[in-house]
Formats: sequence, C-alpha cells, structure tokens
Amino acid sequence: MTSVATAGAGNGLSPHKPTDHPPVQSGRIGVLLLNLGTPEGTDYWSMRRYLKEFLSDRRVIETSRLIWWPVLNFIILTRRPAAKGRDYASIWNTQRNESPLKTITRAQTEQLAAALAGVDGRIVVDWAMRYGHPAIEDRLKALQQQGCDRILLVPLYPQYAAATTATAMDHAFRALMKMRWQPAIRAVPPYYADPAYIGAVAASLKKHLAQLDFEPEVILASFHGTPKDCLLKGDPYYCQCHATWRLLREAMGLPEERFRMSFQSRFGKDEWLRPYTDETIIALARSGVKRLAVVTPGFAADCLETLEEIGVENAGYFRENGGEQYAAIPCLNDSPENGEMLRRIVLRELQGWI
Ligand SMILES: C=CC1=C(C)c2cc3[nH]c(cc4nc(cc5[nH]c(cc1n2)c(C)c5CCC(=O)O)C(CCC(=O)O)=C4C)c(C)c3C=C
Ligand SMILES: [Fe+2]
Ligand SMILES: [Fe+2]
Repeated sequence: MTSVATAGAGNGLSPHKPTDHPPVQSGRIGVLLLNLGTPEGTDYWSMRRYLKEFLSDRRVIETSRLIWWPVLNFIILTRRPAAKGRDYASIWNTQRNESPLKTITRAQTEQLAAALAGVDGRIVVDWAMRYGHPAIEDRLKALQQQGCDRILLVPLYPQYAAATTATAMDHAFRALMKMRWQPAIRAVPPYYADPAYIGAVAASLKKHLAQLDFEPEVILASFHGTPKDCLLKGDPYYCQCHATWRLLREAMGLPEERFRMSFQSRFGKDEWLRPYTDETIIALARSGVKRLAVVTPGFAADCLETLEEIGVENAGYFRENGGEQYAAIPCLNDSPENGEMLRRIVLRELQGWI
C-alpha cells in the first residue's frame, strides 16, 4: 500500500488515487475548437447513428417528443440514412476515410496550434465535435490530463444559434458537471460582426473571385437556415446573419442587388428562414442572371451543406433554369485568412490568462 493510501485510510478517508485528478498547478491553457459533428462512415448504420444523435437533440428539434419520437424513428431514420449516405459518399475524404468537416477541423486546429506556439508555450489546442467523434467530454478530459486548468471553448459558428452554439455549450457543461475538479472555462462569443472575421471572409472571397474565369453578375451569401419559429422565440441567428451580410457587402463595396443573401438546408415541413437559397437561385437564373457565385460565410469549414448542396445540387438548379457560369466559393477552411482570424479572436479572449 502506498503512503498516500495509508494516510487516507488512517483518516477514515478513501485512498487518493493520483490518476484520478489532473496534475496540480501545471498552469497550462487549453483551447478547444468545437464543430457540429459528422458521421463516421457513409453506410446505413453510421448514418443512422449520426442522424439519431443529431435529431434527438432538443436544441435542434423542439417539437413535442410525443409527436417527434415516432416521426424520427419510423419515418426519418428509415429513409434518410441511405439517401444522405449517398450524398456524403460523393464528398467523402477517401484517403483518410472521414468526412471533409473532420479533415478541415483537424487542419484548423493544427494551424491555430502553430500560430499560438510562438506566443505562449503553455497553450494546448484541440478539437471536438458536438455529435460523434472526437467527443467533447473526451477532449475536455484529455486537456485536463495534460495539465490545462483553464480552457477556452471556441464554437466554430460565427452566428449564434441555439441549435449550434448553445447545444455545444450545453454538452461541454454536461461533461463538466461530472468533474469534481473543473477547469476554469471561457467561451468565445459569436464573431459575426468581428472585423477579424468580416475581413477574413472578404479577403478570401476577393481571392477566389480573382481566380474565376468569369465575373459573377451576382454574389449570393447563403447561410444555413433554422425554423422561422426559432427567430420568433428570440434566437438571434437571423439578425446576426443579416449583420454579417451587411458588413460583408460594405467590405466588398457591392450594392444589395449584386450581393444577395438567403438561407439553405431546409429540413421538414415547417416554414424556415427566408428567402430560401434554392428558390433564390432559381429566380435569379429565370430573371436572366447568367453568372453567379455563392459564398457560405456561416460555415467555418466545407461540409455536406456546402460541397454537395451548394456545389452540386444548387449548381444544377441554376443551370437547369438558364444560368451558365456558377461558382461555389470555398469556406475559410484552413486558409491563411482563417489562421489570422482565429489567432486574433482567440488571443483576444485569452487576455488575462496569458
Ligand atoms: C433539423 C434541424 C436542423 C437545424 C435547426 C440545423 C441548424 C444548423 N445546422 C448548421 C450546420 C450544419 N448542419 C449540417 C448538417 C445537417 N443539419 C441538419 C439539420 C439541422 N441543422 C441535418 C439533419 C444535417 C445532416 C445532413 C442531413 O441529413 O441533411 C452540417 C454538415 C455536417 C457534415 O458532416 O458535413 C453543418 C455544418 C448550422 C450552422 C445551423 C444553424 C444555424
Ligand atoms: Fe444543419
Ligand atoms: Fe442539406
């Protein structure tokens, strides 16, 4: 028996196992990037597991469980896994056998770690997903085990929505609820109007436009949608998307007719935030617009919703309705613009800790 255990037993206390708690006063600082999550594979069961976890989240689907449970289990989870599995298969990173969202979030983590290494050697950067893997709980524990007694959470959503930012925070706090010795926690606020973000998206957009072999008549900023009810219940997402759109338009020096905005990825039969991206793209093509570029500033990383829905599905709608040239502009991903933006935002939120 170790001396620690003997002392504990002598006091009537349970023996203290050194492996149960983080190193004492190592003073490291964790930075944990949080993104949505993604399936582990494109097969039926991987897709079903992912969709079930996602669509069982009350922050995402607020409908009464009495109504939602049978709809989810008997309708959605019988058909959607196969259909969406095919969409995921069309964008899958086959080299790493993972979705692009995972590959890019990892690259963003490495990029930020490299940028911060020279600033303060105590900073450890990691990443986690709200649904699936790597799990938030596991990565919080891993940071603690590396001696991080302060952790900055970085939800990778420029615009706050209960369905994204809040559920990631809820999940982190559920993990913290299980810890006897919690690290100190901070969270990066929504950065939808931050000059570092607006500047990065505008610079990246200008760079990609310069590489096109055509000049778009219209640029459409497409944001992920939410049910309209979220706005009516007080979710700031719609207003934050509008603020981003206005600031980007000003940064690009474009009038409203040439820099439009819309909401994509509708799910279910309820009304979602308008105008809808697919309807907007069809209307633009029918009104005679021949050259269109679509930018997706609400997505930190390219994913199913940008690569497939914007890059393929909506490109088809544009061409079928008379459009000729179409470009889906990549998200910030791990571009130099992204590296500089994250470095600035994270360093500001670490003030007082470093
Ligand atoms: C059903 C309700 C949904 C709400 C509300 C919602 C909000 C929301 N989502 C994102 C970002 C992403 N969503 C992604 C995929 C995705 N989204 C939903 C549903 C809702 N999203 C589903 C069911 C799916 C899975 C695909 C599908 O079955 O259609 C992704 C892509 C993930 C990937 O692996 O590539 C992102 C990113 C935001 C920002 C948002 C609210 C503001
Ligand atoms: Fe979504
Ligand atoms: Fe979609």
